[in-house]
Amino acid sequence: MATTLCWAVWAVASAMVVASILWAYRWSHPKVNGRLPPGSLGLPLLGETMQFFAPNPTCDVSSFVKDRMNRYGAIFKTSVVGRPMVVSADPDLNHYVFQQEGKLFESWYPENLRAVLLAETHTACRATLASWAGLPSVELKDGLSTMIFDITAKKLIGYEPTKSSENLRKNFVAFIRGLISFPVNIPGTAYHECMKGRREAMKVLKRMMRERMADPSRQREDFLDVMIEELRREKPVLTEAVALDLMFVLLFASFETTALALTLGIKLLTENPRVLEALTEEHEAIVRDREDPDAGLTWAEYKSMTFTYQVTLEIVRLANIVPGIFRKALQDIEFKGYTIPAGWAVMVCPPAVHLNPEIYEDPLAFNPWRWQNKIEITGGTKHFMAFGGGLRFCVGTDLSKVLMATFIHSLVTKYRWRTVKGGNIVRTPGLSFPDGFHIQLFPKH
Ligand code: HEM
Repeated sequence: MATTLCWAVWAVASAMVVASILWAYRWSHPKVNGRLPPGSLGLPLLGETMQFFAPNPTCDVSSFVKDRMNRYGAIFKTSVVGRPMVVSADPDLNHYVFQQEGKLFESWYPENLRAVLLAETHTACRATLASWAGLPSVELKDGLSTMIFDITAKKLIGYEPTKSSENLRKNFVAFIRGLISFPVNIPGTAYHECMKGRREAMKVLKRMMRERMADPSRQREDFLDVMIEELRREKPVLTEAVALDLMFVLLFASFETTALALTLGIKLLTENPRVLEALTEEHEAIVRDREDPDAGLTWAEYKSMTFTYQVTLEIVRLANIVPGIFRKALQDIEFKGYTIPAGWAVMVCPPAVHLNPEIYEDPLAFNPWRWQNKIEITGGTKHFMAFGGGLRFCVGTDLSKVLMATFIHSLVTKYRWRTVKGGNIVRTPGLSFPDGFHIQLFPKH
């Protein structure tokens, strides 16, 4: 009896070992109708996730991407958070990926941006800076994140800055932190917090939408009202669920991105006094030429900020706020002799483009003058994809440029500042400031 039991245990154990070996083999040698790009899929399931998230305390391309580019070239395979993936630092493949998709969103703000948003943004920046002046220290990243969330949440859903808007913002922050994580939904994991953040934020949005739907006398005041008008039509182009998703995407995509870029920008200005001097000169000239120095910014003034525009391009080039742009291959794709199998993820890798010394001389230098006399960028190009490219090009590009320019205008014309502490960056691979960036502001006059 004991011998039979031993045999049975041995047989089950052997079967499990064989199955595991087979599974591991299949993992590292997936079936494909063609030739996969070179690279390693790493350990079963875990893949190369640990290496992908390894912290990088610089603005440079992560060693995850750099090492593999050196070893395999600009197109390589890997596996991250349980998904096989092709990473592309190849301009042609990036371009191809961006061209191959359907349109999802349309720009929603242009007229508004000119007439109202510029003035509102300027007022918000001035008020925020005034509230910071006199404080011994302000943590810039969080301060900017709150300010920008309050501006965009007001435009989108009429949200007034209160304690509860802070909670809503935190739900979005939790959502963003868990965007690239193992889909393990147990308390404590980034994925769990991400899902919870989304659920809670959606609850608020849904409640607001229902309340407004039930009030036919409500006038159009913000973007949510525009959506509701559409939903009330006989044949609406979207459903309630799509409208809610769109509100959610717009809210989450708007504030952390710009806040992070601006924080890095102020740090770069602090470290590069020559740039700060040229920037200050541009903005002081604008104020000098005004009849009333305290008047609000005009659109003509904004459009005259040539050097500021170059500074913002240089900030977003170095910030690489979106370190990977993800897509899923819907069918087998042949490219440059490689096959990207259907169902695999493709990660377009903007830092590898923005920090390529063949495209940008001395790529880690903060040198806004490199953009002098270049034609205005209105979409992604093979060499500049901080805001993506193709049909899904960031709809918030202009808004984020307005936000950066108005904040910089209010900052450099009215204040000087000194670093109190922090300012170190870590990329995992998303940019973060682990100890914040604390500054103290001093009014200039
Ligand atoms: C420095 C600031 C910003 C950066 C670096 C940035 C970057 C990007 C990138 C790279 C994409 C393309 C993602 C993809 O192709 O998968 C994108 C898409 C998007 N961005 Fe931004 N963004 C910024 C600010 C904003 C702002 C202020 C808004 C708010 C209106 C916004 C809203 C969106 C939306 C809704 C999409 C999705 C577009 C689509 O899928 O069609 N972004 N952004």
